[in-house]
Amino acid sequence: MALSGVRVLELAGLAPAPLCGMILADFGAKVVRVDRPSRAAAVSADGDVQARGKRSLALDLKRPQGAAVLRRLCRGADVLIEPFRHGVMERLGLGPEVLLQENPRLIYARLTGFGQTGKYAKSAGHDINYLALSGVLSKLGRKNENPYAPVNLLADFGGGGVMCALGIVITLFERARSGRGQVIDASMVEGVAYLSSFLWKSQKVGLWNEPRGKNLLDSGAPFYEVYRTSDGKFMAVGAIEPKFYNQLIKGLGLNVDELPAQMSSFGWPEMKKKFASIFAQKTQAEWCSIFESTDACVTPVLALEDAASHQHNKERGSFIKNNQGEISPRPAPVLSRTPAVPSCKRDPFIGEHTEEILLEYGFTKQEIAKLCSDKAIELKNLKANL
Ligand SMILES: C[C@H](CCC[C@H](C)C(=O)SCCNC(=O)CCNC(=O)[C@H](O)C(C)(C)COP(=O)(O)OP(=O)(O)OC[C@H]1O[C@@H](n2cnc3c(N)ncnc32)[C@H](O)[C@@H]1OP(=O)(O)O)[C@H]1CC[C@H]2[C@@H]3[C@H](O)C[C@@H]4C[C@H](O)CC[C@]4(C)[C@H]3C[C@H](O)[C@]12C
Repeated sequence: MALSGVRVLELAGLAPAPLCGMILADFGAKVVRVDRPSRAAAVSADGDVQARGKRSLALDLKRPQGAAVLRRLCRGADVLIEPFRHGVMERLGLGPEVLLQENPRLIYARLTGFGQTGKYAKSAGHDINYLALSGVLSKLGRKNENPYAPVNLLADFGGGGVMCALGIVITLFERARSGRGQVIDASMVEGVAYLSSFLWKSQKVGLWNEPRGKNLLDSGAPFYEVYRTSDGKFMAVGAIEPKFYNQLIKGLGLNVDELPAQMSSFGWPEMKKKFASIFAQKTQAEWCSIFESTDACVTPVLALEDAASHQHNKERGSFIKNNQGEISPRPAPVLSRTPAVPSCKRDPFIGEHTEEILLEYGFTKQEIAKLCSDKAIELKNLKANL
């Protein structure tokens, strides 16, 4: 796989960092998730539902022996992903200055909400806070309603985990030339803002002149909207270009000549009411048969389980099942020659691979036994879990 041989240490964190680690693991990296020993875990890795392809090492970084183990592991690693607030690693004696001094090739990825500097650098926060501070949240939501955050997808994952993975791959590519690592300051505020550059760049073309929920792409336009069907399901309509819009109108049984001009926003509220009343007259399946194989840009709004079994997605194998029968999306994008091969194994228990990993990184059995007695590490007794 494309990232085979890349050794990653992911310090256990919430949502964004685990996705970053999972992406790297899916494309072949050997990812070790460094968990707090289960006895010390506040937010334990049980919340890491993105652990595919990872192994778990339970290490108490607050103990000097534990911090020393991480320093030694970093001397043999390519990437460190750290998901804590600014200053935490420095307090542990594990800041970039220390680790890059000992391994100048290390990619030290710091995935935070607000970045390593600035007024909020040491503040707690979650996706919605980062989305709000980026300006993007102000653009999300329907007319006369409060802005709303689409789950925690945009800042945590789009502007966080994925953007950090991009930074890691870019710096690994650069290191191939320079031979040197560097620090990645991945702020989710900036990541989601960057992801939303279109919003900024399209200001001058008048796409966002109206208040939230009254513009072309934010539920203002009737031809870019979701409509309920007679069976309580929904159809998504994205017929923007006139050639597609005309096919939408035809499928709805309307005459385009009897309607206001498509781009005349004054007529949009009435048009939306008309479309809604028409969509409400048939079931989702009936609308699918009307619009399937047309370019009207009309598709069913599928529940997760239906998406996995939808013919198009099945034909492509867009969703995969692991050994536990859990369904999830396959890694993207699909690479023609070195595709991702996601693990089918169950997620690791905390500390399940502690001994295996330490031996792999050159620790002796005696050293491991001492670390265990010092409570710096935790060996997972699998029997205790069965
Ligand atoms: C699924 C829920 C989360 C959804 C995503 C949510 C919407 C987000 O937006 S996540 C993104 C959060 N932000 C960031 O990641 C940005 C960077 N990080 C931070 O800003 C902070 O880490 C923080 C704000 C997220 C948390 O602050 P906190 O003070 O807790 O931590 P830090 O300041 O970073 O310091 C870390 C301290 O920990 C020490 N540490 C770290 N590693 C080790 C180690 N190996 N050994 C020893 N010590 C270690 C470190 O030294 C620091 O110590 P100091 O502070 O003293 O310096 C999930 C949200 C809540 C989850 C549920 C909850 O946790 C309860 C259950 C827990 C159970 O185990 C599993 C089920 C839960 C119900 C759990 C389920 C889900 O996971 C959640 C709902």
